[in-house]
Amino acid sequence: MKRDERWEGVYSFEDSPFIMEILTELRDEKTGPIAFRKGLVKLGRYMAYEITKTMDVEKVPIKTPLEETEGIIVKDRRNVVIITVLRAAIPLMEGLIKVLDHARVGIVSASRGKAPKFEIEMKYVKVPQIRSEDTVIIADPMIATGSTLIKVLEEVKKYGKAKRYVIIGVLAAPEGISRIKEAHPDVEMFVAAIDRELNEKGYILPGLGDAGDRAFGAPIKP
Ligand SMILES: O=P(O)(O)OC[C@H]1O[C@H](OP(=O)(O)OP(=O)(O)O)[C@H](O)[C@@H]1O
Ligand SMILES: O=c1cc[nH]c(=O)[nH]1
Ligand SMILES: [Mg+2]
Repeated sequence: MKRDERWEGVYSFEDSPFIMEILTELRDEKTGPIAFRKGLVKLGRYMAYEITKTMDVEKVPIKTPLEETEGIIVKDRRNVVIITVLRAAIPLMEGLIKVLDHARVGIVSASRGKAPKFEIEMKYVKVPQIRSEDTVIIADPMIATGSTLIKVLEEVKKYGKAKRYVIIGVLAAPEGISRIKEAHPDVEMFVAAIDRELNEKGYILPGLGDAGDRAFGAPIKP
């Protein structure tokens, strides 16, 4: 995990060869939906494992079959709310929850309109009560203009004040990170990699394309 010096509280995993190998498969246009979804699940699992290193732990007394000793529990792992941003975060969340298995889960739908407005439509919001000891983890693989996550954070903050707000993503564009940090300076961000820029349609370059479409197929209007 590597802190990016351009922002406070923004980390990438560009120093992790294994995470970079999974990302390489996701970026490859030849990777089909089955492998794409599996890759997102794997990234969710490994990134969640890395993030437990930033969590508070507590010493606990235990008894082995032979004697008394001391162990630890990752206290914060017991107080997690994962917010899944439909659609593309579904496989990422599946991986996250393997490590963060005590998590309560909120689901929000967010659909980004076309350039240049990129209006966000949020139709479905089901979020549990957020408590002061909670780490809220917002899962969304792609952070492009940042508009989706700015809106999701605004919404989620209505459900109570958390100990930490953490975004977990696969790719982010510098523009999106700057906009999110400006609107929500209290948020921490962990992404596999920070890419170069956005194109005129708001896609991340070099990117991996449309994450929702690659995982689930392109939707049509009937
Ligand atoms: O940072 P932004 O510019 O707001 O863009 C990022 C959003 O775009 C994608 O969702 P999309 O609207 O394509 O929905 P989908 O997951 O259903 O494909 C992606 O999953 C993010 O939620
Ligand atoms: O590159 C991008 C930008 C937004 N959403 C995606 O799925 N991909
Ligand atoms: Mg999409």
